[in-house]
Amino acid sequence: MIDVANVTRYFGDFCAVDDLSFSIPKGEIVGLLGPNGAGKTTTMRMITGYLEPSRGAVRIGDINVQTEPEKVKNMIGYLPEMAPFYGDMMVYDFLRYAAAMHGIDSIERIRTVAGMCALEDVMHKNVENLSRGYKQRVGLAFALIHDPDVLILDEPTSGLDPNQIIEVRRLIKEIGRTKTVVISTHILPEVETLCNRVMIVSHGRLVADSPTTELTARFGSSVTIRVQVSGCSAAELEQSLRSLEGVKDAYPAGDAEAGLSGVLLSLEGKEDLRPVIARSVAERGWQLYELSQQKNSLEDVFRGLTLEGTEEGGAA
Ligand SMILES: Nc1ncnc2c1ncn2[C@@H]1O[C@H](COP(=O)(O)OP(=O)(O)OP(=O)(O)O)[C@@H](O)[C@H]1O
Repeated sequence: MIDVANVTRYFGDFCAVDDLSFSIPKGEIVGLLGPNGAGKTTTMRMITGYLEPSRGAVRIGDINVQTEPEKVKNMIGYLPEMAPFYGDMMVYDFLRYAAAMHGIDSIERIRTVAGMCALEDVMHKNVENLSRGYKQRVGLAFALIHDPDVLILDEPTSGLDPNQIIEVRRLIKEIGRTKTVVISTHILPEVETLCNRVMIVSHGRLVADSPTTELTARFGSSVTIRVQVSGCSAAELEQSLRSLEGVKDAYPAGDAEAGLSGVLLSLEGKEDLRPVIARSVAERGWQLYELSQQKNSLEDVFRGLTLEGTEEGGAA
């Protein structure tokens, strides 16, 4: 349904989106994740035809977004991060105007969309007087009014209170049953609850693209154990623990300042290996300073994949 092929976008000399390629079939809800400035909004604007790629092409179905933008506008509903509102219009008038923009002259359609977005109680209020949550629902109604096949939602729950977030997520999930939806967000639990698939962008590049369940199964629920000892080198420690049954991989994690050798072990299963590790260390006559177990969250995966090259990641 959405086909992004080798799309690159420069602003002056700065490359905001760098050779991005992906396809999204009909009926998927995809979470586009990434830190501030990763290129999510730029990507979404190119998908919707509001911004031209410097290179590459975007297709929605059979339509090339760049060469036939008018056709595409009827197929896409777009909720921008900062939705522009005609503040002194009543919600009802605003939706009528939105419908007219797509050549729709049906009160019934306005009623249906108002019902979907739970706007019935505010139809005669001015948009500018609405709460942020209601404004967001008006934005969604605007995006949905022409019953598009594809919905592009840029941070749809940002700035909402917890109750409003639950409501808007419920609505998106409902919509996602029949449409292709791309959501950009910083909120990882949102992706876990809403999306079938996660794409992570960092510095304009795609660094992960996988079904949400796979990503959480592969990383989200994985267990790591951190071990710090004295009395041996980091290499000796790594070698001895790597060979234990149930250990998948080992990474150096010493504390040079404290004079300790350390490793971070990822495990194959969920069996708690701490007693085995403690025995192994003691048998060799090393002194154990730390033996701690932690579950990785999707948040850790996200940080690991996106911090590289930033100040916080220390690799700049
Ligand atoms: N019109 C523009 N002119 C110059 N630079 C731009 C323009 N639009 C975006 N950028 C730059 O491109 C990069 C990507 O911006 P973009 O808004 O796509 O990021 P984002 O992932 O959506 O970030 P956020 O999560 O903060 O919304 C940023 O460094 C931004 O400053």
